[in-house]
Amino acid sequence: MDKYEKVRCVGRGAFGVCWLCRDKNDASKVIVKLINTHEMSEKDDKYIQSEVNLLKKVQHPLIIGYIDYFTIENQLAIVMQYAEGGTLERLINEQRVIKDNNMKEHFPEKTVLEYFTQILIALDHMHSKHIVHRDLKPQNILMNRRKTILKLSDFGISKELGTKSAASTVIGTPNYLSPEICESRPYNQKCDMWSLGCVLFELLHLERAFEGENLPAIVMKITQGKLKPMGEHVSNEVKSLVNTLLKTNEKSRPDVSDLLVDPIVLPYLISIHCDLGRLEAPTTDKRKPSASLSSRLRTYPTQSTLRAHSYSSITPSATQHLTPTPSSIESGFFSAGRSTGLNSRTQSRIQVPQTKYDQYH
Ligand SMILES: Nc1ncnc2c1ncn2[C@@H]1O[C@H](COP(=O)(O)OP(=O)(O)OP(=O)(O)O)[C@@H](O)[C@H]1O
Repeated sequence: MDKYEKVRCVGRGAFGVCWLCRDKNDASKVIVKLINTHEMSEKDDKYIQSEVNLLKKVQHPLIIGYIDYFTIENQLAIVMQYAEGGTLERLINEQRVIKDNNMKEHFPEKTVLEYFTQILIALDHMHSKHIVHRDLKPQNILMNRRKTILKLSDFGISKELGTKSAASTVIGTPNYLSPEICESRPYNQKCDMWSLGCVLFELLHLERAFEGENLPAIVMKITQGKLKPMGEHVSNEVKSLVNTLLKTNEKSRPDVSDLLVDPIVLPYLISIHCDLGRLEAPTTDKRKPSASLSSRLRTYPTQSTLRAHSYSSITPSATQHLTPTPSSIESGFFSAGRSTGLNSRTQSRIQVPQTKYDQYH
């Protein structure tokens, strides 16, 4: 811990305490998650080790980066990127308060779709590495200070699928669990698509898709696919996106590659891609955005600037110019969409949101 100076405790989870720390070398802020290993079983120990190994492999601008880990006085310290904006759960709660006071309504659909697309891109990266998150929920989605960039976090219960297409351990937080996990059936990446559907529903409605008095009641609703009715403010296209993600039969659910070329998602994807250029995964020890990346990591309206965007159409030829390139595929940005390509119907419908972009922090 010599390298880091504790600033304040930012939260506690099932396994440990998260401290905001300052790196004594360069004064950069990091999160140090301290996990007590004193009474930890061998099984738990292995579990944490696998978490660390997973984090090592995941390097992406939309995923909380792992920096270092070490042990200190019966504690395992995991050093990771700091997300100043807190969790998506907090943002939703704040918006809900605003709504309840009748001061402001739901997030604009465009904002929701922009957030949704960022999560999709991060999942694409994970799924392309055969990693399933399994615990995707607003508490595990962190944000930059301006609430413009989302970063998936907490791979604590994620598991690398390796060559197997499904795993069979039942874990996760009930409200976002997929039916196959609830029913202890084998599952694969499609369980993240279900959770993504739950997150999308919650962003649209500021309430959870599946709720109940107790665990069995929640599980019953999930396995029966008893989704709350969607609001009038949600467009039919987005309603059908939610419905397709929340198909109880996982085989009927789309995977990331299907959605990355969906006409609803594509404009946002292109907008992100245009702005970022080629995504760069951090390659140095310091898992914070590089100067060039941070100057380019700009995106989306924030909660405080929620407003309608103006849209401009771009021509199919311009779109062709923006289709995934080998370099963008390599970067993981379009990896799931590589085999699908764009069709003329999709191209003719593409519109790119014109947004004011902010810097990363
Ligand atoms: N990288 C981070 N940047 C900023 N805040 C963080 C970061 N990681 C965690 N936090 C904060 O610390 C809290 C605890 O995080 P932690 O990952 O330990 O547990 P959790 O995800 O809330 O729960 P569980 O351990 O059950 O999965 C989070 O809710 C979040 O507010």
